[in-house]
Amino acid sequence: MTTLFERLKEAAGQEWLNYTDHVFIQQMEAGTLPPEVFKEYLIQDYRFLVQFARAYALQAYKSRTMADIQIASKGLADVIHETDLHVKRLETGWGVSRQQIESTPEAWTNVAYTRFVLDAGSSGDLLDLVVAQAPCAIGYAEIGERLKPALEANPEHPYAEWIGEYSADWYQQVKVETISHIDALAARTFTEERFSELAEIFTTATRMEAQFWQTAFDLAAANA
Ligand SMILES: Cc1ncc(CO)c(N)n1
Repeated sequence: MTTLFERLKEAAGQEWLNYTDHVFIQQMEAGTLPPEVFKEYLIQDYRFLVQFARAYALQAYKSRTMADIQIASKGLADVIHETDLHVKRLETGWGVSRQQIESTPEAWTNVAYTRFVLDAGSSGDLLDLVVAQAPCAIGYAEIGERLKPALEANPEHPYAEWIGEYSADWYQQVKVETISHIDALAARTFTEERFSELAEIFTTATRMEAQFWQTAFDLAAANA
C-alpha cells in the first residue's frame, strides 16, 4: 500500500530532489565541501534543533494518547542527542563553545523554516505538525543512506562522522517510525480533502530544507 508519505513526496516532485541532492550534499559526498561551510551549517543547525525540539514538545501537547506522547518524547530525546553531537564537533573542530553558538544570530531562513513548522502545528492538528516535520527526519535518513557507500569506500572520509550519524541504524529507524506515525495519524483524521493542504505544508518545509543548505554557503561567503 502507498504510504501517505510517498504521496506527499511525489507531490513535492523536484523540490524533494532540490533538497536531498543539493550541491551541499554532492560536495559532502565527494569530500570537497569547504569546512567553513560545514561550520556555518552546524551552528545554524544547532539553532534549528532548539526549535525542532520545541516542535516535538508541541507534538506531545497536541497528542491525545500516551502512545503519541511517547513518540513525541522519543523524537525530543533524539534531537537533544543530535545537538550534543553538534556541540562536540564544533568544540573539537573549531573551538566554538555552546555559548558562542547560542549567541550567533539565527539566519532568517532558519527562522522562517522553524517558525513555519511550529505554526503548522499550532494552527493545525497533530497530523499537520508531523507532516511539517517529516521532510527533516525522513530527508536526512535518505541522505545518510545515499552517502553511506562514500563512507564505506573511505573510512577516513572528512565527513565520516556526519554520514555515520545519519546512516546509522538508529537514524534509519527514525525514518521508518515517522512514516508509520504519519499513517497511523492519517488512519484517524485524514480525508482526501485534506491532501492538498498537507502537500503544501510538506512541500514548503522541503523547499526550506533545500534553502538551509544554501544558507550555509551564503553565511560562509559573507564571513570570508
Ligand atoms: C535543517 C535540518 N533538517 C533536518 C535535520 C535532521 O534532524 C537537521 N538536523 N537539520
